[in-house]
Amino acid sequence: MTAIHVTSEIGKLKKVLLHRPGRELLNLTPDTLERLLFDDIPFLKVAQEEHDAFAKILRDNGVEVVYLEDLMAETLAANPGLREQFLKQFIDEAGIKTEKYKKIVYDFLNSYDDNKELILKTMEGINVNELDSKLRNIENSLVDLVSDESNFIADPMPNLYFTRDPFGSIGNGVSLNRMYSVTRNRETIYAEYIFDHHPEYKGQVDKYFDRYNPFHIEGGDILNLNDHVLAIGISQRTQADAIEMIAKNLFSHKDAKIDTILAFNIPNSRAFMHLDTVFTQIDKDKFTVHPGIMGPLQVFEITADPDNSNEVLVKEMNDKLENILARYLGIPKVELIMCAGGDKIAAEREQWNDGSNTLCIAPGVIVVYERNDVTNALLKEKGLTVLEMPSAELSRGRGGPRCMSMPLVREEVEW
Ligand SMILES: NC(=O)NCCC[C@H](N)C(=O)O
Repeated sequence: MTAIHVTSEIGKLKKVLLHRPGRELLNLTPDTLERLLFDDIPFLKVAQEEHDAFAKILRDNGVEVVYLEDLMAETLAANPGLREQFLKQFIDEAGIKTEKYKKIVYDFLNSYDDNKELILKTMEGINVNELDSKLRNIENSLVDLVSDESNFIADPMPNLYFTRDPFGSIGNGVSLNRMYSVTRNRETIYAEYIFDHHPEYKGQVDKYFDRYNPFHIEGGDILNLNDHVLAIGISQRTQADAIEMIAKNLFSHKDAKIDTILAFNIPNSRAFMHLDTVFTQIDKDKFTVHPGIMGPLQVFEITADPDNSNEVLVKEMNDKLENILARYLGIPKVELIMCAGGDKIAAEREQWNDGSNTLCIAPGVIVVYERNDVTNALLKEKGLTVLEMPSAELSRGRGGPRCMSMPLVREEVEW
């Protein structure tokens, strides 16, 4: 079996990457919410219970669940020399500038013997008070003290439980993303180390995009329609330039099968931050859609330029969304199911709480937030198997079941 294998949004899910929300959520404060991309402070205990219920639904349905923190701890355990390199990179990317503070933080982190505890600490963030005893003997550094907006010498990474975004599985490879925001860009360091050094992934995973590229792209915008067509959102989080760049990389890669990208230009807003907040596939011929994107949506086809491998051909599709999808999926007809049936207020409310953000674990079988009862009732009426998970606290981070999961292996779909 290949380490990564994802050629659709709906093939039976065999293996998925999650992150159980941890103490990083305790380090959210009203003043940091906006910068750290949260709308409220979740109650950690309940968020963890909800997340465990999500993992249980997946396991009960035959999915192997692996956790980011475990893969990263295994990566360090398998490569004893890597701890130093990782810690130095983590410290640099946390924005710690002076040699003096770098050394203090390095020693503080390196004092964790247990690799998993160390990784969880890097995720949680480091408050300057935790270093107090070590700081007592040195002068404070003006540079680090004035450049810090909070008491954190390393900010927490509260968005880590949205494992969908730092990288995206595509066929047997990944897009290792450069993220839109400073706070989320730090998250991709874990995927970088896992793909480069974890015994199961090292040398097994092609990279079609790299976190050091100049343009930003996030996994919530990347949808595998089939083994040769991707849909990618042009959104608040993903730039058109990044899509052209990944298109050229995919089209010229000897092992990648992708020959067409459909770029979906969606409105740039907080509510619609990624394509998967407004549009997910739930069966071979069915998608959930937020009605709010239907008017402004533009779809572009991107293919290789046969005359120039440094360029791509871009064509706007002037057709109804359902016709475009049916054509590229090679099926007679596609049904779009509107969030909350299209009722304006209910659709806006439920989309805000990720009513369109479903995780499909087999054709016609989806995991959803139970709070979106109008949309869920409609999906059941349409014949879908709807597996509901609790969501009072997790939803405060503005992401749903698709955002909280990164498929590593799916079975092929018989079209
Ligand atoms: N794919 C997704 O839509 N992920 C949700 C990300 C939510 C997170 N608070 C963010 O703003 O990035």
